[in-house]
Formats: sequence, structure tokens, C-alpha cells
Amino acid sequence: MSPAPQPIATRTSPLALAQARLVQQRLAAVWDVADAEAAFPILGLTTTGDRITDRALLEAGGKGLFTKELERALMDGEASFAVHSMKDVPARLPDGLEIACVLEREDPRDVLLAAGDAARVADLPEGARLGTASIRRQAQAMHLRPDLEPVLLRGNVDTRLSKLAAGEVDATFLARAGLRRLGRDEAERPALAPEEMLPAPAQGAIGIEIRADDEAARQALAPLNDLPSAACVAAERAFLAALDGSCRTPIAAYATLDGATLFLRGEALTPDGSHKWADAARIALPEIETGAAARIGKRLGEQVAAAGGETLRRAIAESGGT
Ligand SMILES: NCc1[nH]cc(CCC(=O)O)c1CC(=O)O
Repeated sequence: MSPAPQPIATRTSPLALAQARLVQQRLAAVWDVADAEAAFPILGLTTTGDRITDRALLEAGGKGLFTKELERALMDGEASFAVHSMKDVPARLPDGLEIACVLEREDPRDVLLAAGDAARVADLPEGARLGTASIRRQAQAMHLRPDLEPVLLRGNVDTRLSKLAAGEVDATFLARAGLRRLGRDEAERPALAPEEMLPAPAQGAIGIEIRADDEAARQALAPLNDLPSAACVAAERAFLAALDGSCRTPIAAYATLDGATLFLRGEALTPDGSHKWADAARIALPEIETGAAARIGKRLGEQVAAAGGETLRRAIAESGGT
């Protein structure tokens, strides 16, 4: 008798489906399963975040708009796994659920996509219309170029690219990881250096959530977990949690490992980009491990929060974070 199927819950955007398929293929390969769809069926779900297109409503909805329905499927036992872009996962998970696995991370950097092929923010024409729904990218770009005109650009990756091609905006930023997973040529445009645009916490990382008591799911995922990626993501998410915990605030963090030495950069900005607080830490870990990495992230987040003081607290409260 074959074991019970272990369904994979996912959003239904092209990127989310591509990521769920990737997890399905990896699971089938490591467990030598011939019929991947039978063993690990894909359960596509529409989330509140996919239904709402209005920014004000999105902000009122708060955290977890893109994850709640997938988590409900886990808790109800309809799914064994929920596949997420880790940057869309709130810093704190509901009780009884955990991220059991982080796949080896893709390039976490953003690419600039612009009419006229500007490769850097500095190369954009005066007053260019910058389309983004990301308050982080908007604040970081405005910090460098206060003359840019921000325009709300929503929709999935393909929609945004066609709006750029149609001239609705002059420039936008997208994560290289998402473009790569969608097989888009734009992925190979020059990536922005972290000094120019520090990525969102956990950008480029796929995480898989399970019920904490689901031993079969945890065991199935163990060979897929990439410890260095998990440690870097833990540091970045702890930085975010120390400051705010929402994905709609201008907060960026990027960790790398050189051997067991963790280098973490983090920053917070006001939404208009007028203020930026940045800091970094380079610390040798006793071993590559998420707990130690998270402690470094938390400490750096607290330092940046202290540096930002009341100005930063007010900016976070007003940008819809909590
Ligand atoms: N918020 C949407 C989202 N969530 C994850 C990615 C990209 C893939 C990743 O970061 O792993 C994107 C698109 C983008 O920001 O370009």
C-alpha cells in the first residue's frame, strides 16, 4: 500500500505555483517517488491578499493576508505542507505551526527594470515615475532620488512587467529570484548591489510550513532544508520582528555567511525616504544554527529601533505596521 498523500498548499499566482512545483519535484526526487502528483498533490488556494487590490484595504488587513488560508488548510489537515515566499510570511507564526524547511536560497537581490535600460537608480531620468507596491523599495529609491515620482503598481510579476512595457510607469523593481523562477529573461538584468538597495528580509527564500506535531511532514522535508539559508533567513526575520513584524514597512535586511561568520546588514526608513537608519554586525557563530542567527538579528533590530527613536516608531505606525 502506498503511504497517504501529503498535499502541498500554495497560492495560485504563477510564481507561487512555480515554487510549489519546485518543492513537489524536490520531494519526489529525494524520496524516489515516481508519481509526484499522487504522493504530493498541489492544493491551490486563493488568499485574501490575492482578492484585495486596494492598498488601503490591504493595509487595514494587516499581517498574514497571503498566508492565512494556507495555514488554515494545514490546521484543518487538508494539507501537509504550505509553500511560501519567506518574505511574505509574517515574523510571528500562529501557535502549532512552524517553518520546517528553507530551500537553498536564490539570489536575494532586486533588479531595476526601466525604460531606456537604466541599470542603477542613479541612472533614472529626472522625475521618472517609479511603479511599485513595495513601501521598502519606494522608500529606498526616494532616499537616493527624492525627485522620483512614486506610482502604485500592483499585480503579479507578469502584470507589472506588461504595465512597464505599456509605459504606465518608467521603472520598477522586482526580485531576481521571482523572475528566475518564472523563467523570465529580465532576471539576468544587472542586480542592484546591497549598498544601493538592501533586499527585503528573507527575499529569495522559499520556506515550507507544517503543523508542529506532523512528524511525517517534518521527516519528508529534512533532506530539503538548507541550513545556511535557514540561518540567514532567521537572522533577517528576527531583525524585522524586533522592529515591526509586518511586510508593509520600509525595512530591509540581508545576511550572508562566510564559513560560520554571519554578516548581517539591516536598515529602516521613513516611507518617504527622508530618513534612513542602517547598521551591520559581523559575528562568528559557534555553529551554523538558526537560534544563534536569530539572536544576532534581534539585537541588530533593537539597535536600529533605538537609533530611529520616535521618528521611526511614528513612521512604522503610520505605514500600516504594528
Ligand atoms: N511580494 C511579492 C513577492 N513575494 C516574493 C517575491 C519574489 C520571490 C522571492 O523573494 O522569493 C515577490 C515578487 C517581487 O517582489 O518581485
